[in-house]
Amino acid sequence: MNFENSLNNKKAFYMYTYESEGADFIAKAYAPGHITGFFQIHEHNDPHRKGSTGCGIVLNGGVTTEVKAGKSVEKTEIFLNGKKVEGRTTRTVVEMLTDVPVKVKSWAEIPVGCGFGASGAGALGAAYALNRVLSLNQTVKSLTEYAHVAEVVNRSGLGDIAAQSNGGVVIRLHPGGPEFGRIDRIPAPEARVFGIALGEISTDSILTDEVTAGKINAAGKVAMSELLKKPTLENFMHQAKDFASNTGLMSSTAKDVIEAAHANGGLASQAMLGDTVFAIAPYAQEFPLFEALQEFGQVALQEFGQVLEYGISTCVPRLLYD
Ligand SMILES: Nc1ncnc2c1ncn2[C@@H]1O[C@H](COP(=O)(O)OP(=O)(O)OP(=O)(O)O)[C@@H](O)[C@H]1O
Ligand SMILES: CC(C)(CO)[C@@H](O)C(=O)[O-]
Repeated sequence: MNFENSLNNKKAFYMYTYESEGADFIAKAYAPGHITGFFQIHEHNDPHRKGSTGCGIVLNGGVTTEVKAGKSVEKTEIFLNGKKVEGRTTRTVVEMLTDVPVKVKSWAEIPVGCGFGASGAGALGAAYALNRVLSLNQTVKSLTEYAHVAEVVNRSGLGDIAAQSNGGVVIRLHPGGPEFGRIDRIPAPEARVFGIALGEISTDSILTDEVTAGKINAAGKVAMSELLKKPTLENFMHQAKDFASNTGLMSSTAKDVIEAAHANGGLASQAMLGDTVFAIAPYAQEFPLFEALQEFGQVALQEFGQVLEYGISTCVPRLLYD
């Protein structure tokens, strides 16, 4: 067999597997995590206008999401960190964008259900990857709007998408998706953002509890007005801490961790909505703060190690190499 014949045979072989197993199309996208420090709930019948105002930090850790479509995919399935999940928010994104069955797989480098905006990051990643795989011809603004609507209707978040789609330390001035929402940013220096995830809080259950929602709105309003008088990273942390105490959402362990962080030169508060403490410190105080947080290592969720460490990210969601 000469070289040309052998090449033709190979082509025939590849064609055969392509035809018989079906062609699958895959795309992957990444979206950052986000910690809300304080917020106010803005109800609206129109999910495009519903959302939150408030302030939070976009992280350099997030969620990678792969979408696969093709002959081998017969029904829509969603996986998170290797396990099949209901994934309501991601599923809503898929259902709004297509009837084609897809396999969505997300891998989170942030804890889930702990106030790091994992559901929002997954929804954004799914929207970007789905658009690429199925050539849906949507723009970034439109994909972001879909992710926002999916979060809001499933009550897995209100303002995470607005922050995650912009990057930085985001002040959400007007609620809603990109169509109606308005943001600004705190001009913040580079800083490590430490976290201790102590436990999960279901965002859905807090948002549907009227008494808690009332406390959130009262405390969120004060925090925003105080932040805008002095929009610095340090003042954000102070306002977040007052907000967390005034809403009564803080667990006693979280309180202890926050006090220890403050005693060691840091500024700390609770990540909304999770039983999670996040903390920052001036550069020279970062190590003492880290050591103080490590003391609480045993009570932290172990999945990601004891003290989580991220940076503030100004990056926005993006498609990864095909
Ligand atoms: N990337 C993802 N893909 C699919 N399902 C996800 C993803 N991230 C979170 N979920 C699901 O969302 C639920 C947790 O949502 P919840 O809104 O309470 O937490 P979160 O989004 O991680 O953090 P936050 O408190 O900041 O909203 C869980 O049921 C989890 O399985
Ligand atoms: C509701 C929320 C605290 C959940 O993470 C967040 O989406 C926000 O700040 O709107």
